[in-house]
Amino acid sequence: MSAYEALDSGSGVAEFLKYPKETVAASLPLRRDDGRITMLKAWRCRYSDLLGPTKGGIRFHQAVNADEVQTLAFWMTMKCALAGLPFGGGKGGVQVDTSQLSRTEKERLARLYVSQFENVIGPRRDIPAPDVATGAAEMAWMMDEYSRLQGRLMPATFTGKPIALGGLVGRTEATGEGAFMIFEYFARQLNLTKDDTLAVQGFGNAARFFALAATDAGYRITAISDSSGMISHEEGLDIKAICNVKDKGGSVADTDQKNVQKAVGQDILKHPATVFVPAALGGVVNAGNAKNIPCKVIFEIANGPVKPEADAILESQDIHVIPDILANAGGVIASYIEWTGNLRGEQHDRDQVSYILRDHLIGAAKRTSEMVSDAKGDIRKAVYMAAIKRLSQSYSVLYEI
Ligand SMILES: NC(=O)C1=CN([C@@H]2O[C@H](COP(=O)(O)OP(=O)(O)OC[C@H]3O[C@@H](n4cnc5c(N)ncnc54)[C@H](O)[C@@H]3O)[C@@H](O)[C@H]2O)C=CC1
Ligand SMILES: O=C(O)CCC(=O)C(=O)O
Repeated sequence: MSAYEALDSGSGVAEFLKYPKETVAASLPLRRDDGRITMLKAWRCRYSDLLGPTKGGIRFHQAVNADEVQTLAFWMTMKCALAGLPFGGGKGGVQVDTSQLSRTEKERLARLYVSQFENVIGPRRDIPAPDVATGAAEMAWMMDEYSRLQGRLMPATFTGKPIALGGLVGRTEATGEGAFMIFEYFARQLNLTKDDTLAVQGFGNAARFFALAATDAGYRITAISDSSGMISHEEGLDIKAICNVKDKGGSVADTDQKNVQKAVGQDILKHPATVFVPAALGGVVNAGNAKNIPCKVIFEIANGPVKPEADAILESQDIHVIPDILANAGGVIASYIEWTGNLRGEQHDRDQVSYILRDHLIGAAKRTSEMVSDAKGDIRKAVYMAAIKRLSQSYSVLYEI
């Protein structure tokens, strides 16, 4: 079921959400450390502000393009609606391979992005956050640049900032830890037990905190991959040791755990685990490989890891898919807490953050469960139906006469 088919609920909101509200493209002249200029393509899309200011991360990746940014912004629209947040959906991107940039070049790029898109973003208009290859440092530089351009401190314009600059305790962990809250909710319904194993693709911000939460709760992660390769161990990988390796700039394959098997990254799709957790990039499960994935559940932490044409193949094999806009909503929920705190000049402690995070996530999961029978058991369709229900309410007040 495509998102648009799910959208076609008979309400005018389907037509309204057919195209993004605005997508701004720019070319950024990045000055390199040796004085040369490299031109980089960049975008910011505000897909819909029906429910509030647009919200969504900024991705730095060599393959990002306008279509991908718009699709990601559409998913943010659905995610914020599903999570019950007063936000619309947006997303940004720069086509760049950050492994080729120094720290000072990354800082110049972050500031350049803000100077280019100054009129698009703003605390009541469009509020960016981290995504692939951006994190607290990029948000700090961006917030500082925006504040400089506006002539006053503007912390509520970006979320995912360092705590010392108005960031939220627990935002860094929120996507992964929130994902585990959703995982536990569905584990009960799908009869998963601690004997079931997990394979995690990617070991960045989102994957790391999911893996730590899952292993703390007693699950075994038997395979992990990153952009350099895959490791596996049938008794379970030592996640804390892998975190230490990554913190020193290594890749998962550099772990020194004994009897670990190494393979190329793509092999994670063939690893025999009960649950496959894509937590890196989109489109990794496609019509070509969907029938060979040896799992019972796909738990989508990445945005869009399963291509639409693969959904039907997975369904025909009784593989359950827990969809991205629910599984990874913890990040934007924490961003909402950070944003409200910045607007009001208030701080939240870790317990308050966990409480609000769980409350919104479980609320979204329950709204999904309420739709599952109308969606004939299709959880992806159910999350879209729950999101569209909320969008339709605002749409009908504003536009239906
Ligand atoms: N950071 C956040 O708050 C949120 C992130 N997400 C999504 O989660 C996914 C991961 O995001 P982050 O963890 O923030 O990014 P990140 O940049 O921290 O980590 C990305 C990870 O993916 C790995 N990777 C890249 N190419 C790979 C490949 N071909 N095979 C295996 N691993 C590969 C990298 O080595 C790295 O470990 C993305 O799809 C993002 O949109 C979704 C919601 C919120
Ligand atoms: O925290 C945010 O505002 C958005 C995070 C994000 O980009 C996502 O959920 O995909």
